[in-house]
Amino acid sequence: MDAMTDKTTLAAAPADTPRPTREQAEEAVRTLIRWAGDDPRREGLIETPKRVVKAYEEWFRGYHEDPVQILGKRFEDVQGYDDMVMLTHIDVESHCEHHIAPILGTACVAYLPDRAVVGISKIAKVVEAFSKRLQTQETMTAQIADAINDAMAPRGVAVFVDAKHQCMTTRGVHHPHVSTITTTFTGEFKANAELRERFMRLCEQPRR
Ligand SMILES: Nc1nc2c(ncn2[C@@H]2O[C@H](COP(=O)(O)OP(=O)(O)OP(=O)(O)O)[C@@H](O)[C@H]2O)c(=O)[nH]1
Ligand SMILES: [Zn+2]
Repeated sequence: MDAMTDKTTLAAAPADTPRPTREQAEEAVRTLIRWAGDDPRREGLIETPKRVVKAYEEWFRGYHEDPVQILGKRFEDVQGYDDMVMLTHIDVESHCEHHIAPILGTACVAYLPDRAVVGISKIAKVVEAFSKRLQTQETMTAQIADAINDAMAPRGVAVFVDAKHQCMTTRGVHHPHVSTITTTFTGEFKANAELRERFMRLCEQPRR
């Protein structure tokens, strides 16, 4: 495994501890139900551990997705196109690593190609590969930029994430309207304020 793959695939589970079995994971859910004050044997909750484990497979599938592979296929036949390629309003559904509470929002991602481009869906898939993990918003934002930068060597990458953290809206400080905005800029986006401002203006475009 090379350094890039190691950094972005985040095979975070310790190699010396085997992955728990599905039955162990379901038992952990039964424990949490008991901790919450209910009876995991009652009819409505009997299948809940199975459902929760299945939901975890979906919410955390990013640990099994490799951004390097996602960005592996390039297209060079684009008439020398070298301006910004930007995707706005990419849905972000993640979970905070502190409370395992949902982080819901959107991302805008742009890059300045150096000859080659990638299929635009791959950018959305890279956002998913990192959002479907236990995250902080800052880490996720930086990882998306790093992956595109390292895999494609573009002239610059810009990532903007605007999200609500349910650990802040439904518990704790209970501020239901607070949004968190994070940005990462590399290359020409970092060096050129005008380019950054153009990116930020396009981020603010209303959703169609
Ligand atoms: N920087 C950052 N903090 C986050 C993110 N998601 C959640 N948090 C914060 O992580 C912090 C964890 O704080 P702790 O004091 O350890 O935990 P806590 O007692 O549950 O904190 P409260 O949420 O303030 O009740 C809280 O301030 C959360 O708001 C994130 O993506 N980035
Ligand atoms: Zn949290």
